[in-house]
Amino acid sequence: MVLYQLLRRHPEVAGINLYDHKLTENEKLSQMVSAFYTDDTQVQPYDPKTIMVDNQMVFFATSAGVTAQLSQPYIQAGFPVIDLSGDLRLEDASEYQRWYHKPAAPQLAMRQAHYGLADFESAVHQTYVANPGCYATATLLGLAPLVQNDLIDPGSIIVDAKSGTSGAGKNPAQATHFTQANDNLQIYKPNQHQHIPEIMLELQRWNDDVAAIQFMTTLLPITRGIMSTIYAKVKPGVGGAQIDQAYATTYGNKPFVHYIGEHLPDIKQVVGTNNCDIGVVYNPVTQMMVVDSVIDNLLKGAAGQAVQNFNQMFDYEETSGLNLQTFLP
Ligand SMILES: NC(=O)C1=CN([C@@H]2O[C@H](COP(=O)(O)OP(=O)(O)OC[C@H]3O[C@@H](n4cnc5c(N)ncnc54)[C@H](OP(=O)(O)O)[C@@H]3O)[C@@H](O)[C@H]2O)C=CC1
Ligand SMILES: CC(=O)N[C@@H](CCC(=O)OP(=O)(O)O)C(=O)O
Repeated sequence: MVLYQLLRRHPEVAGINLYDHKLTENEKLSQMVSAFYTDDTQVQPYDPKTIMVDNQMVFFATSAGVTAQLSQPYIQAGFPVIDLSGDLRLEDASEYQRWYHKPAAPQLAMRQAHYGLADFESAVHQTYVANPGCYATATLLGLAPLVQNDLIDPGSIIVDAKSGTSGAGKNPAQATHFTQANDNLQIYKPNQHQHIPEIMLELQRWNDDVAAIQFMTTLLPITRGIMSTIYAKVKPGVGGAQIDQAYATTYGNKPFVHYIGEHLPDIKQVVGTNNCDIGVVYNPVTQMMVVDSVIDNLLKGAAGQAVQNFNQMFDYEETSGLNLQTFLP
């Protein structure tokens, strides 16, 4: 829904076709999703041949395990795909099975896909883009200047990441039931979160001294937003000014990542936007860094970053269709 809303207003998008795997014949979007009650678009049954004839590219916003099964015809035909799921973010089929507990895509498909962390890995000239996970996006953007510039002890990274309930998707579950989620905080998937391996792959592309991270996830009683709070020990001789300089230089020219120094951002300031706001505090007593990285999980963490990748893929202005405003108050 969020991706469709963005694409409807995208200046370069002339038309959008919607497909649903459960349909056997066309159905009006207005009858399927009440929020689109004035939208006469016909949702069509899923069919890869029709999709490749009627469109110039396809986005998949499907549950884990789906594109692992459905990706082949597109890859074989060289037809452009942006996949919002985790199915092609990893390089190794056995790693996927270990973390997602589902059958993996063919190994070749996993190797061919481009990991689309859009602010660092441009999707220009790519045909199959694996859009990063929401926690992975907030965490990697928070860590990039430290890891790329070798400023921290690579064995000391601790990530305490928190998400609103929309991250859990549309199907109700016990943890996201109102009476359980409201007025509550719930740690989940300790040391088992499926975003750990994609974070590790990217960190090691930047700096192969990073062997592991401590990563925890907590469900917040809010609808949208992620805060990734990151702790790490700085290397001997590295001070606050050097850290500040690394963030300012890395993000100075990136339209969606805002480094705001010691002013630690809150979640609400990015909800509704494709921004990642990052604040950093250094404690000279403990030589520990605290990084606070916030995103809207449905935008920068999913649909917004997918549109950013789409813009790179087709050589459109990077910010096209993404001039969004924070939801206030
Ligand atoms: N929510 C978030 O914060 C984030 C989401 N993502 C990714 O974004 C995408 C959308 O997320 P979200 O809306 O939360 O996910 P949901 O779980 O709410 O929706 C998943 C969709 O996949 C469809 N689907 C399930 N099985 C199949 C199948 N076999 N063939 C085709 N379609 C299928 C479902 O349709 P039906 O219900 O009719 O079966 C449903 O519409 C996913 O790829 C997710 O991994 C990424 C980062 C963050
Ligand atoms: C709150 C919540 O449950 N968040 C989800 C976010 C992951 C997601 O959306 O899916 P991908 O793995 O495709 O990125 C989770 O922690 O599993």
